[in-house]
Amino acid sequence: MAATTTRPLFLGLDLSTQQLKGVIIGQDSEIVHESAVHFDNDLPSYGTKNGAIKGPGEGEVTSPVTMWLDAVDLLMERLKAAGVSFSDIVAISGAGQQHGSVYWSAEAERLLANLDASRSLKSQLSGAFSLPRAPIWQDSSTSKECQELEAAVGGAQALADLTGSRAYERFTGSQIAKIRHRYPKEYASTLRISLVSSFVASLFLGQFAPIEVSDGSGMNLMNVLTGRWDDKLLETCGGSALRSKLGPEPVLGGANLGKLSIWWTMRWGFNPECIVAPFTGDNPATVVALSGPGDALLSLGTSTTFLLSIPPAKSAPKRTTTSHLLTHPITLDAQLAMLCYKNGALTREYIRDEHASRHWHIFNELVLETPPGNNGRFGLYFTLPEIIPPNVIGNHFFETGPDGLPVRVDNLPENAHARAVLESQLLSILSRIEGILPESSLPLHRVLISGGGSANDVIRQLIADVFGIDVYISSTKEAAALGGALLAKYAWLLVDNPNTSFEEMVGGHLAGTTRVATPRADIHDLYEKLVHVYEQCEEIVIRS
Ligand SMILES: Nc1ncnc2c1ncn2[C@@H]1O[C@H](COP(=O)(O)OP(=O)(O)O)[C@@H](O)[C@H]1O
Ligand SMILES: O=C(CO)[C@@H](O)[C@H](O)COP(=O)(O)O
Repeated sequence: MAATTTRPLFLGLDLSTQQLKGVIIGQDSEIVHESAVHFDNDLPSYGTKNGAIKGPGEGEVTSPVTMWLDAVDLLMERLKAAGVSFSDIVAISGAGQQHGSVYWSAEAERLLANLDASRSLKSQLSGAFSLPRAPIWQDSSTSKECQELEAAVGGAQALADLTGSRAYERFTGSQIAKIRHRYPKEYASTLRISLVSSFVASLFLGQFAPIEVSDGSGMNLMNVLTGRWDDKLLETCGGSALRSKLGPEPVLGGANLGKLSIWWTMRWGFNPECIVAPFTGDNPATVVALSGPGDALLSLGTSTTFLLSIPPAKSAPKRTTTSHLLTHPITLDAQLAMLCYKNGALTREYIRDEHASRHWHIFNELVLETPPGNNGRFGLYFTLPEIIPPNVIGNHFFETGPDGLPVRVDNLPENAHARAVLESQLLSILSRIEGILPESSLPLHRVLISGGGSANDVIRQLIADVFGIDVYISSTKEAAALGGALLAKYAWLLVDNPNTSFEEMVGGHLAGTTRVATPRADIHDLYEKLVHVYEQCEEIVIRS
């Protein structure tokens, strides 16, 4: 029997790049509370910039694991101060930034199981990690390991057929291979490797949580069609020890992993019957929260990701040079197609800071004072080595010549950069949508947007104009945490009603979205034409 109270609540967390967010929903899936901890601002002693630390090695990007523990402690304090009734929370789930990995020490199991209610997580778990910093999705230091992984299975396409993606530097398999070779002592002493998602779930369970199947498909270690670890890939990345370090086979979202550890009841007053469901990746959780059939999703968090929920493929798509196929978090009978860009919010912020006096409202004014198409000017900005196209870096400027072809120029006029960064980011996605839409699918009819950038109404209108479809938002921009709360509710319902489907549970919930922008046909036509010029700019950048 699932825990009941007169007013059951469901907690969803999202440990993303820059913040830990918490969303609490009630029985009708209505949001009753939201809180967040911002890593740079709230926990400055860790010295992160935008939630992460670059270096010391070329391309390395990590986050301190104890900072995340501190963030969980602080989020609980904030929820308590806001009057949240912890005893009414009957299920917890959530999401994490994808691909990042946490390395637990041999001490971890004992420490997790014996938490003292008079002390914080951070003060007790500092010794639970064999590596103090977790490599995160912005890391691009594993090109060598990626080549080795692809070679081991017969090439990039063979790896994509098996796992849904060719080898990517940020995917966990190559990250594990790097740790194994560069830090052999630490690797040998690692008892368990968690993803960011299963790391947070482990804190709630008081024991290691299994990896969830959708987040597992961002590792290059799992068969994307069966949802099971692949022995050859495990052996290549982590040797014979990796299977036990990863724990059991990945589990589907909505499973009941067990009750919350007693520490949560003793320290915070949680319901002792509260259950914990698997945490998934932040992008799959966003899909769970927002989209129905025919919807596209654009997450404007730190990364920019474009997602489609698609029917199951019997084999992985052939065009996997830049896109990913992920396992669906709730069922093996559907999958997600995803494009992910590293130069998202932080690159827009860089333009805001360089050319718009560090203010979004000035950035927006600049966009509005320049015409759609930017007078034939293009700016492609890669402050971090990009994922799409792979590993390009730097700023690249173009003007359209009289023959309609782009010509490189040294710079753009000062007022052209704000529009240029938005148009190039969105045209890059537009140029790839057809490639990830399954052949038989209907045209997209709307795009739901989430994440920090989705609050910007100028960005919303540009998305509508470039994609040529209506733009919607949900009741929260924290869609991944909402998805976590819905996954918690689903797991709770399944305990007593094992035949309930997720769609039955959400019912009219997806109707709680609001249209915020409609495309202007003449402007969309212009972008349809410009996409080819954009593609040529991209080609020139890749060649250079
Ligand atoms: N008004 C705005 N216009 C454009 N971008 C914004 C605005 N407000 C916040 N952002 C962007 O949102 C980003 C953070 O988004 P968020 O979804 O919280 O990221 P994450 O989930 O990766 O931690 C910031 O880096 C900032 O660039
Ligand atoms: O690498 C990916 C997806 O493959 C990123 O989307 C991460 O999942 C980070 O998410 P945000 O913090 O930007 O939401």
